[in-house]
Amino acid sequence: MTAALQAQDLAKKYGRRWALRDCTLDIPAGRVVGLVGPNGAGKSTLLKLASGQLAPTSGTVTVLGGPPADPAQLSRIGFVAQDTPTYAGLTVADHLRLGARLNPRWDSALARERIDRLGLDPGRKAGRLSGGERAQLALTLGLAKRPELLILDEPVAALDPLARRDFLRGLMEATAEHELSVLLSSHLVSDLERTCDHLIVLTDSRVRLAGEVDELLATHHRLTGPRRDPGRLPADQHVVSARHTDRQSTLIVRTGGPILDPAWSVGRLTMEDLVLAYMEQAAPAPAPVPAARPALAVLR
Ligand SMILES: Nc1ncnc2c1ncn2[C@@H]1O[C@H](COP(=O)(O)OP(=O)(O)OP(=O)(O)O)[C@@H](O)[C@H]1O
Repeated sequence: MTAALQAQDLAKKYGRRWALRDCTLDIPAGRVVGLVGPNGAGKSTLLKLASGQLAPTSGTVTVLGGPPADPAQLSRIGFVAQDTPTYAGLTVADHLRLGARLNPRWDSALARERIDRLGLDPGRKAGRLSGGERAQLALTLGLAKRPELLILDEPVAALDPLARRDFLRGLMEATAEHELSVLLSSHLVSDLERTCDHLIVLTDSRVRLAGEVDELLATHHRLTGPRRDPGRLPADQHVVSARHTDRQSTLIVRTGGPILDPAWSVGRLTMEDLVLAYMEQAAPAPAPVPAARPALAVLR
């Protein structure tokens, strides 16, 4: 099966600053991929490279087996930009007509059916819609284009929890109904937790973690036990993060094998735990604790 997205040493520089570097990814088709990372991590840059809106500084990216900027590819890729932009002066119906005019694979029935189901008045101007309704209109335009890959850049960031849930539910239904790969960025791990089966964590312009969610959750563990030097763990246990008190260590480790040491109590991670562990790993180390107060030291 053709991959939805493949990147090899992909990098983008703005002036002297790298927005993305060393990005190597292989995402199978048919997945809902969550791209998560803090502000300025490089998420939009990656999504723009994947949708052919930016050219790489170095490295390569292919989407659905070809270069994303290729005109033949563009009709296969849908892009819903940050702030889900629409034309304020055009009505909902105008947007659908425009979509039909601009997109060779436009699915009018799908667009009309979604607008009906959402209860959006076709005669209403987009500028008069609520943020949630506008986001749903933008999603409808993205879906009716009948892309094979739909890319959404923080589409729910401005929405309240109910509107977010409705938007993501609509996206999930559409993914189940049509053969669609989705690449979705968000700050909100809780949204991705409900939506995604593949995860990419991007911080400080680099990919820190990428893979199938089930596999990532099965191979990461929280170990809690008597204080221990993480450097003395078995070689196949890669320490992602470590916290220590005087007596106790709490480690997040990645390993394909079982944890056999009976001194550890082994806990499962949520997607949020996993994302935070990798984000924390990339964050600057906290200021050292003064030597006079070792009992309060929390080492990372
Ligand atoms: N057009 C541009 N010119 C110069 N620098 C840019 C440009 N676009 C982005 N950057 C810089 O590149 C880095 C990555 O930005 P990017 O927008 O990809 O991050 P992001 O993860 O999407 O952030 P956010 O969550 O805030 O939207 C940032 O340091 C940003 O300031």
